[in-house]
Amino acid sequence: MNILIVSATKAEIAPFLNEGALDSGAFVPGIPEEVFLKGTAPAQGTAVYVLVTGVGTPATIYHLTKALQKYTYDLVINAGIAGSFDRALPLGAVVQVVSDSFADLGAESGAEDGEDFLDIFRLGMTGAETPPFKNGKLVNDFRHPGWQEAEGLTVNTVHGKESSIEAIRSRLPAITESMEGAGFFYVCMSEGIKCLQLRAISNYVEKRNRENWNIPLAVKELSAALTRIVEEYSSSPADDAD
Ligand SMILES: O=C(O)c1cccc(C(=O)CC[C@H]2O[C@@H](n3cnc4c(=O)[nH]cnc43)[C@H](O)[C@@H]2O)c1
Repeated sequence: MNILIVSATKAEIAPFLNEGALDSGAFVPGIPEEVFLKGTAPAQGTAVYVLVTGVGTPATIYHLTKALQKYTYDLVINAGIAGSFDRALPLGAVVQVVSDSFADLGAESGAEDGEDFLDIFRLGMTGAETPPFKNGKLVNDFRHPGWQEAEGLTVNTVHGKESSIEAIRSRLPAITESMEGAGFFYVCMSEGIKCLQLRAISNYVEKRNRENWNIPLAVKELSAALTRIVEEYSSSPADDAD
């Protein structure tokens, strides 16, 4: 089977990329160098490729769509670090995000009552049940057994102000915040491709203070999770991995 791992930055999955199992330097012609596609020697029929897209939904959607136009994958995994709204989730914890949304796609109504955000569904710009949306969310039907499940949300601007954090929390009940997840799901779900979004918690969503972040721990745990998943698929026959 072919697995594609999609990450915004190389740094987020550096330990995984540096593992001996990966065959470094396999750039695929036609893919710009900053979009790094790397293949393993197939282990018992499983080949792993990595696509580094750049941060944010536009870069993720553009480069993932291009890769899917050229190649076929059986499973696509979005691997990245994320913020958590839930302090019960320890830094370094790895979760599978099972639903996501474009949290800041919409309009302000000007109301001062906390209800001043109108999403694209309330604006009538698209339907809450228009595929790939379900009830206004991007819900992943595929779950990988053994990984804690969490709802996510995706932003263009990372929350760092108490008032905006309170507002988003009252509007959406998400646990994780990323800058790519919904874009990733939008592409995979539109194409009917089996996908997973794995996020390791690097920080809590709070008033911005980079000193409280633990990126090295999140990066280490994320890579360990990727290694485990790849090993699982490599050691089980393709039909059992579905
Ligand atoms: O500075 C570093 O060493 C470093 C190493 C790895 C990754 C980074 C990033 O800045 C990654 C950006 C990436 O992280 C996601 N992220 C992480 N926390 C949050 C958050 O609280 N809210 C939204 N996104 C978050 C995001 O998906 C970015 O693409 C730096």
